[in-house]
Amino acid sequence: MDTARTACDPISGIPNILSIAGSDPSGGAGIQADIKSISATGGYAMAVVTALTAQNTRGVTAVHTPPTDFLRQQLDAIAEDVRIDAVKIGMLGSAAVARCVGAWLDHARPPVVVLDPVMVATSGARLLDDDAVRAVVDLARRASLVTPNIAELAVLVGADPAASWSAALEQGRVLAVRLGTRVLVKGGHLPGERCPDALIPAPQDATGGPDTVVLDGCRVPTENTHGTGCSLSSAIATRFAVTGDWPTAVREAKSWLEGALQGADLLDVGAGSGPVHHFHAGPDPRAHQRFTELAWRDIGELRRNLLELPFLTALMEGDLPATDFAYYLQQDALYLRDYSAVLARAAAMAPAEDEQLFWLSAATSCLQTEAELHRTWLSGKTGIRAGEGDAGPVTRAYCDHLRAVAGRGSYAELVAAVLPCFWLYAAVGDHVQERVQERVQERPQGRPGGHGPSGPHPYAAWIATYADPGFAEATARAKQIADGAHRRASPVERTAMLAAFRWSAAYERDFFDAPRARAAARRAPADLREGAVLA
Ligand SMILES: Nc1ncnc2c1ncn2[C@@H]1O[C@H](COP(=O)(O)OP(=O)(O)O)[C@@H](O)[C@H]1O
Ligand SMILES: Cc1ncc(COP(=O)(O)OP(=O)(O)O)c(N)n1
Repeated sequence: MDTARTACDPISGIPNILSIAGSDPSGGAGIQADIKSISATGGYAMAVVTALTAQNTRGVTAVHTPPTDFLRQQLDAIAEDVRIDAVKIGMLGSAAVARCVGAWLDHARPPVVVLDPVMVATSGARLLDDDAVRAVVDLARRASLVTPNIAELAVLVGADPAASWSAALEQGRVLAVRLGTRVLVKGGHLPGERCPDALIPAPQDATGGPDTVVLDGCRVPTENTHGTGCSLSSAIATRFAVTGDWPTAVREAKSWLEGALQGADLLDVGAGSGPVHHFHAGPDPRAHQRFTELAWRDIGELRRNLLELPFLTALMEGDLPATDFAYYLQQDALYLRDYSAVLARAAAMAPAEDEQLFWLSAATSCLQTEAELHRTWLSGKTGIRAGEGDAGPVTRAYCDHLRAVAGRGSYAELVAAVLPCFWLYAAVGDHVQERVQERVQERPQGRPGGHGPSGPHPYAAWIATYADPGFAEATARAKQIADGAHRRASPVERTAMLAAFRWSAAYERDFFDAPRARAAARRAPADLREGAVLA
C-alpha cells in the first residue's frame, strides 16, 4: 500500500475519510465513534457498515452480518463517486467480510489504510470469530498502519499478552516484520500512570529509515474508555490525510484523544464503560470568526508598543539620527530579499490561481522595492551600497522564522506568518501619516511637513512613501486570503496560524526598534559588548 503523502482537497483542506466498521448503536465505538472522531479532527466522514451489533456500554448481545455482496456494493458506490483520502478499517466480524474488504482494497487502491484489528470489546465480548484471524492478518499486510491493543497484538503474533511495555514493543516489532507494515503499539491496557503508544516502522522503512517513535501520554483516571481504539485509529487516518506524516498524525490524534478521555466523565451514557467525549473541544468556535479579527485583537498590546517606539517618534519629529535611519533601511533591504523568497513559496503552495498570482506579484514588488531602496535611499544618501552589511540579530531571527514556517508549515500558517509585514507596516504608515498631518495643523510653520524655522523635514520624502494606495490594496487582499485560509483550516492549523502571526508581529515590532537597540549596544562599555574577551 502506498503510504506517500496524501493529497486531500487542496481548496478545503478537508480530507474524505472512509470508515469500514461495525455499528455500535450506543454510539461509543464502531462507525458511530469513527464518524465523530473523523469530524472532530477535521475530516469529512463516510461509513460502510460491515456488521450490526446489539450493544450498549455493558456489552454486546448480538451481531448481525449482512451479506458480503451488499458490503461490496456499498464500497463500490463510494469509490465510484468520491475521492477517498484515507480508509480506516475496524470490526470485520468474519473471514468472509475480511476477504471482501481485502478484494475491494486491491481494486480501489485507496492511498492510506489504517487497520484497527478489532477482536474483543472492552466489555470482553468477542467481535471476531476464530477463522477470521488469518483473514485479518492477510488484510493487515495491505494496510499502511495496524493499531492492535495488547490482547490483539498477542493474538496476531501468537503469544501471551505482553505484561510490560518492553514486551509489548518486542511483540510490535515481530508483528511489523511479519506483516511488512508499520504497527502502533498501544499501552492502554497495561498498568501504570503513563499511557504510552509507539509507532514501529515497517521493516523496509527501518533500514536507514525512521526509528520507533514513542509517544508518551498520561493515563486519564476514568472508567469511560469505550471506543478508544476506534476513535484513535480514525483520528490518525484523518490527521495523516491532512499532515502526510505518521508521527505527527499519531501525536495529534493521541493528544486529541487524551482531551476526549478527560471530558468522558462529563457525559452520562449508560451504566458500563461509557464513551469518550469526542467533541470535548466543541465545534471549534474560531471557525466562525475571522482570522484577522482574532489575530489583531491578540496583538493589541504589541501594536500599542510598536506605535510608541522611540524610532517612530523620532522619525516623525525629524530628529532620528541619520545612522539609525540608514541602519533601518539597510536591514529592510536585506530582509526584503528573504521575504520575497518566502512569498514565492506561498505562491507555490497557494490552492488557487488568483492567490498564486497575488503572492508572485508581492514577491516581485519586494525585489523592486529592495532595488529602489538601494537606488534612492541607501547609495545616494548614506553611502551604503547594494548587498553591503550583515543582517542584524532581529533581521536574522525574523527571516529564520519565516523560512521555518515556509519549510515546515501549512499554507495557512505561512499566510499568517507573512501577514504582519503587510499589515503592521501599513498600520505604522497610517499612524505616521496621521500624526504628521496633526502636527502640520498644530504648527503650520514648523516641523514636520516642510519648511519651518528649523528647516525642511529630513524624512518627509520617506514618510510620503507610506501613503502608497497600492500597498494598502495589497494589505487588504493579504488579509482576505488569511481569512479564507483560516476558514478552511483544521483546529490545529488555526492555532498554528495564530502562533505564526504572533511571532512575525513581534519581530516586526523589534525590527523598528533594532536601530535603537544597536546604537545602545554600541554605546555600552567595550567589555560589555557582544564578543568581548574578558580578562
Ligand atoms: N485511561 C487512559 N488514559 C489515556 N489514554 C488512554 C487510556 N486508555 C487508553 N488510552 C489510549 O487510548 C488509545 C487506545 O488504546 P487501547 O485502549 O489500548 O486500545 P483499544 O481501545 O483498542 O483497546 C491509545 O492511544 C491508548 O494509549
Ligand atoms: C461495532 C464495534 N466495533 C468495535 C468495537 C471495539 O472498539 P474499541 O475501540 O477497540 O473499543 P474498546 O475495546 O475500547 O471498547 C466495539 N465495541 N463495537
